[in-house]
Amino acid sequence: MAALFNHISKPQKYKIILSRISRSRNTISTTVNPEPVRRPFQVRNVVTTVEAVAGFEEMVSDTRRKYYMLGGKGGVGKTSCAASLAVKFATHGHPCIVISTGPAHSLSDSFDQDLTGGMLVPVQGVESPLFALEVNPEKARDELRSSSQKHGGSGGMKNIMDSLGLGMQADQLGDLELEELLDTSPPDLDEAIAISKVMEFVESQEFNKFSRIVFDTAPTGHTLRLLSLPDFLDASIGKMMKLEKKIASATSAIKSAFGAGESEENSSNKLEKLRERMAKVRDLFHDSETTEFVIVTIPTVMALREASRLCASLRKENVPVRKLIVNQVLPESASNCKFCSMKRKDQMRALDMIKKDSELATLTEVQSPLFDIEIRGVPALKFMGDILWR
Ligand SMILES: Nc1ncnc2c1ncn2[C@@H]1O[C@H](COP(=O)(O)OP(=O)(O)OP(=O)(O)O)[C@@H](O)[C@H]1O
Repeated sequence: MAALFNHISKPQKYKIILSRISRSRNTISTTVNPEPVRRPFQVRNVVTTVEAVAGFEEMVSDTRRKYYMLGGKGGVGKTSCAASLAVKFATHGHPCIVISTGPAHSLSDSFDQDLTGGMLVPVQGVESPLFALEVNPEKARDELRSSSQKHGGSGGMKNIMDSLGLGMQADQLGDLELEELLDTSPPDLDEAIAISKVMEFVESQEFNKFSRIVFDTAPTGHTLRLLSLPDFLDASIGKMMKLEKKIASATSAIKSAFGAGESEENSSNKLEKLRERMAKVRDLFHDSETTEFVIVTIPTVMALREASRLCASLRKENVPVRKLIVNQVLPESASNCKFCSMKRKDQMRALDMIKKDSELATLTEVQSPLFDIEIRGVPALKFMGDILWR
């Protein structure tokens, strides 16, 4: 893309946005937590090009369902970018779900509404349906623990297996094997829960109407685990099928002695079905027709290096990645603020890295300015989205 600052000296290409978006026009009707009184959303001195760079028209044009995953280093603005994209999709007529899959969520803070609870919650202040979901691994973990204690160590694990569609195997396999299987990668439980949610969206009729699903993913490491999880689960299911076969033949021998029990074939079919579902999720993550991973970064050497590593890992995993958002870029300032000009020079040096980096240079670079106000609430997200997603 033609970088924002390549064009900064052409005044006719810019608009200086001195905008005041009044709350009366962009009402937020739900604020659950009491909070300090805020002045109306206001943005001053934001310089931006009018050129379309993110390819939003293409992103919005297809009526088939699309998945967008936004990820990168902690704190660079993933949630703000994901939330602003979801708002923009919704305002362009796409019923949309924005899902946070990280261990710590900031969707509620970003939308300035209570979206917690681990369920789909409607976002207020957007014309078309926009729902948010903060996948709640903490809660699931607590449920697992208390249920596990109640059931002498087995019930909670069964619940989790149920949520993954594996519950029917729990009785046959026994607790030990199930615990062992999931214990092979304990932190992946969070991602497993997120995956089970993806499966719900992929398969359920109920969610058919949602044509855009935006993931606000966890910082880099977690995200990569999420993407490789279908493979891990697929391998686990493979192990389970072997175990299941062994156990089923033993139990069916016992059960047939008593004249009861599910046939081995039927049970294996269920596992095979589950394996197919996992393959579906894996294919989805890798399908460039339906899914795109968007890397978010800021113009610092450290963040860009991490973005480059993330890009390399995604490519290695064959996950489609085409765009790089460089967030919080300082606009050229007309003032003689020394700090601002030094900081901007530093950012420009970091941005030079992109062209020289073999991974990042292949991506479409989209810049988002550093706003002089915190991006919080639907009006602010709409504003950011109109600048970023063009
Ligand atoms: N372009 C921007 N201009 C001004 N403030 C911004 C910009 N982008 C993000 N912010 C602010 O930076 C803070 C962090 O943003 P955000 O929560 O989106 O980051 P994140 O990468 O999702 O963080 P985490 O890794 O903790 O989830 C928020 O206060 C947000 O309002």
